[in-house]
Amino acid sequence: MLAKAIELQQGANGRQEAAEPRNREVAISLRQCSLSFGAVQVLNNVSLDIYKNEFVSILGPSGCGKSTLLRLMLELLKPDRGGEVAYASKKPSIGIVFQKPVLMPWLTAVQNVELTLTMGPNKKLSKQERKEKAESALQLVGLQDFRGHFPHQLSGGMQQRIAIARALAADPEILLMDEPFGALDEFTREKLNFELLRLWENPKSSLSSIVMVTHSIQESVIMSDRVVMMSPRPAGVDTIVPVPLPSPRVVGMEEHPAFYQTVKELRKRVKDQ
Ligand SMILES: Nc1ncnc2c1ncn2[C@@H]1O[C@H](COP(=O)(O)OP(=O)(O)OP(=O)(O)O)[C@@H](O)[C@H]1O
Repeated sequence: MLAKAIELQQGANGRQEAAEPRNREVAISLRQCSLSFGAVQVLNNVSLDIYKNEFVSILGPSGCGKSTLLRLMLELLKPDRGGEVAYASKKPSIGIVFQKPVLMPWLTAVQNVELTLTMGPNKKLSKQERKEKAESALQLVGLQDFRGHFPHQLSGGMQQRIAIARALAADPEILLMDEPFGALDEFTREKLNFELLRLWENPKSSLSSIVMVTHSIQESVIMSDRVVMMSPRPAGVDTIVPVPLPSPRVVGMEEHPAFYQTVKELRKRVKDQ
């Protein structure tokens, strides 16, 4: 297995990345999580560890419970009795990005980012501190020159960048993304894929783990250290596939034999479900 051959890779951020994260520190741990909405069971006995400093993608059939799984990780939902969601120590700060950016149309780009800093642990910030944090988050996603634009004056890709800036402004350790690029055209999607990876690799970033729900097998492979394939509802973890591509991930890596091999393996799992 290629994954075995690449035991340790030096990431662009200087972090040592194990291809198989067996000895790494867990960021979020789900243990035997089942969840039902009324009579409908959505999740069935899901046990999954998300490690620090890793990028995990979640794939699975439509409606199987991928978003529900993210909501469990966020503690917006509680698992049924017997299940447990645990964090490394105290609950880490978690940012979230949805498929649609959900921006306030009457607020400018920078005001949309500032808004998120009026809540949670950041609500103690002064107005000036909030503004500075929002400005630097916009800079991270390359939109500092559009700080005064309203959402309708920005393209879909730019609006999604603002949503990412908004999630990053609060310096989260964990970023949960629910099909963040699903509504974008292919060019913008690929561009944002790599922009996100560069942000994550930036040593100044607080970001440690990213969990991304996607419907694209290719996107999951190019972005992730591991791909979690869910089974049909009631969903469990069908299989976890490590991605033995070197870091940093760059444009053109789709030509790498390990890319083909991993895509093929995941396609086979989809076919067998
Ligand atoms: N609050 C809720 N109340 C009742 N049922 C719900 C609720 N949230 C989700 N569901 C149901 O749970 C199931 C899983 O939904 P979820 O959105 O997690 O799936 P998904 O895998 O993310 O779907 P998709 O890939 O289509 O986005 C669906 O049948 C959905 O209708």
